[in-house]
Amino acid sequence: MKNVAAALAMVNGTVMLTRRAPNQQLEGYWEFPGGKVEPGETVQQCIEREIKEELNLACVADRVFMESVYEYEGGAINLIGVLVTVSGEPELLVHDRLTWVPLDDLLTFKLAPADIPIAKELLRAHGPN
Ligand SMILES: Nc1nc2c([nH]c(=O)n2[C@@H]2O[C@H](COP(=O)(O)OP(=O)(O)OP(=O)(O)O)[C@@H](O)[C@H]2O)c(=O)[nH]1
Repeated sequence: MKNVAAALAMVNGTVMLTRRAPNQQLEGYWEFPGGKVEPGETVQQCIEREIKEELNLACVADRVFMESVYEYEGGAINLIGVLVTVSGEPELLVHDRLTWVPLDDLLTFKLAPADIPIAKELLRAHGPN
């Protein structure tokens, strides 16, 4: 199974989401940015590298928040949501949009299916209600 690290960056009750561009798998779906964990790399190293590569943001990884296994047609992924702090001005080097979403609105976005359990748990753990 493929391990994929995803950044959970939260600021003032909002969380960063990016949209997968045309030509990518899951085009048009919103996700927590990140990518596959490479051999020899920790999940934290992976997410810091991916956030630099995809958004040119400095990123400091904190702890794993939650993992979500999902069976796509092309195979299963284990999506590992990592709490992070980012700094800088994002540049869209891979995605076609980026937004900071109030947690209350998170489930109204067309999220990649593997992300939905993590979004729900974020809402439960950090939401106002
Ligand atoms: N980055 C990221 N990928 C996700 C999320 N949710 C989800 O199902 N995925 C899936 O996880 C897989 C790996 O993501 P990716 O394509 O960004 O990773 P990558 O750049 O390392 O791999 P690649 O170069 O083979 O495409 C993709 O099939 C993607 O659709 C998510 O929240 N973030």
